[in-house]
Amino acid sequence: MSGSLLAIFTALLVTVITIILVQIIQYNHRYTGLHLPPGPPGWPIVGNLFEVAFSGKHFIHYMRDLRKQYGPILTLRMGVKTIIVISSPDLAYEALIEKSQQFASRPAESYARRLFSSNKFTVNSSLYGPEWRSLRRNMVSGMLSTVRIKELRPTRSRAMDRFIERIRSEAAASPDGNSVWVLQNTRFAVFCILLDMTFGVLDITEEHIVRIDAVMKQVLLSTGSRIDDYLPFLRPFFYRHQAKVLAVRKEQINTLMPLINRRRAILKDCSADPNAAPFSYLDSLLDLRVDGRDKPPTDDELVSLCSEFINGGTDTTATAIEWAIARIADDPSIQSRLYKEILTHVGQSRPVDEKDTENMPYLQAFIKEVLRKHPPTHFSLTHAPVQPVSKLAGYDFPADAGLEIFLPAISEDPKLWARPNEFDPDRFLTGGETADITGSAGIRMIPFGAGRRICPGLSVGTMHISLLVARMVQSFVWWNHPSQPPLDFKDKFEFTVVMKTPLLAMIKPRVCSF
Ligand code: HEM
Repeated sequence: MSGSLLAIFTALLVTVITIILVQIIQYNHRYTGLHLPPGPPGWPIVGNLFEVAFSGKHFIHYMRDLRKQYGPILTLRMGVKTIIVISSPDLAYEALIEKSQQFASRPAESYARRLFSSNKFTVNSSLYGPEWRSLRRNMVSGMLSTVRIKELRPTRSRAMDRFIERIRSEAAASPDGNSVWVLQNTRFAVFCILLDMTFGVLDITEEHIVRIDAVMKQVLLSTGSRIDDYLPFLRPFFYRHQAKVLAVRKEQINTLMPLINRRRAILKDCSADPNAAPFSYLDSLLDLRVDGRDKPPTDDELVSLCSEFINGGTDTTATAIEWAIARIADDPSIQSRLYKEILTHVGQSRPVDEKDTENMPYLQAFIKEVLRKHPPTHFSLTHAPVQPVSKLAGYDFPADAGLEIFLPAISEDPKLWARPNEFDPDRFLTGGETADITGSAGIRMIPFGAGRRICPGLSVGTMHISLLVARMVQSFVWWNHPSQPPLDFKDKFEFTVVMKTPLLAMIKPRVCSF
């Protein structure tokens, strides 16, 4: 009996190993020369899943090496997925601006991403078409327009005051009386602002916010790529993960639905006086009529759309601020120029306001240089062709391939930038270098992507970075923590591209009379 069980087990093992080997050989053709399903003629296929997995390198360094060897356009065969990576300003301009409409769709999604996007019913995941247009138009005009952003000034101002106070008390409670973890505090501040923008001001306790934040982080982690997204035959081995993904989705719904219902109740109470409750993103969604549908979003879809708004802007913005503070703590001359500019325009009798930051050229140049040198994401979201036949760089683009734009290669291109590896805000002032970050007038740096799918949060994101940084410099002197000198500017991928060693900085409150 036990002998026959062993035979069955061995047969199963041999079958699984054979399947894996066949897959490896099939996708490792560059070395074996085996026949592959035909690709577009002349298309350079240079890497594959196994090289990526076993190169032992950070994916970014792997990409940089491939670029050096093969140039600015290359194909990675990642199991069943084909990914085309471009990394030159000219090709990014061709794909995102000249052929913006042709490459404006999104690829097929994994099970987890479909689940968390309510089957692609969010702005970032929806296919190019009327549904995407309605959702995006609503997000931009409903919440991210200049008028709406202005309306939320008091909300932001309150969040800033709470944030400065939080930093002050964390430093006071630290063992040396002066140190703070930068990313987790800025992340929390941005999260609070986006939570208020999404649901209106609900007076949620700090403890409750921390719980919501933890759930949203779980959501992000659950949507990361896994090996079975590329090799679907391995899916049965990941059944536990699928169960976990379902549990996270359930928790996300259980966490956000009470907030959605509280907002519904507030709106009902205030129906006689609409000004009693400042507008929120959720308000714009409740009765939204998306082109091609005859009913408003369901509760599940509301959860996905609200989560997208919060998650899209939290880590990206907070990451940029961590890099900014690292540069400030590391270089006293940058800090003193920023502070002088704040004193000249505002002084110390009132807090810096978002309007002030628009008139501070050094601050604006500094933030631009942070986004050039440290784009919070190294790839834009994956694009996909809208029609089955499209051309890029003269090649036929495979209908089922995804298009990735490798952003640091553009903003560090020595043909475009003088001393690209140096951090130098003056390049945008006295250095005569310019950059339109929307990319429409030519691509030099596109931390928010470009073209039809450009990040709709560009204005609000840069405003949050400028305001937080200005308030942080106005309120405190920053310097390196003795445990971290000299600062290590190496990065690591963690949904966004954060500092490899999280920044622990020293602060001393400045004298303010507000
Ligand atoms: C520093 C802050 C931010 C950075 C660096 C950033 C970066 C990006 C990038 C690179 C993309 C991909 C563009 C493409 O596919 O070509 C994107 C898309 C998107 N971002 Fe942001 N983002 C930031 C802030 C925000 C904020 C504050 C929000 C919303 C409140 C937001 C919402 C979105 C959405 C909805 C999309 C998908 C757009 C579409 O597919 O049409 N982002 N962002």
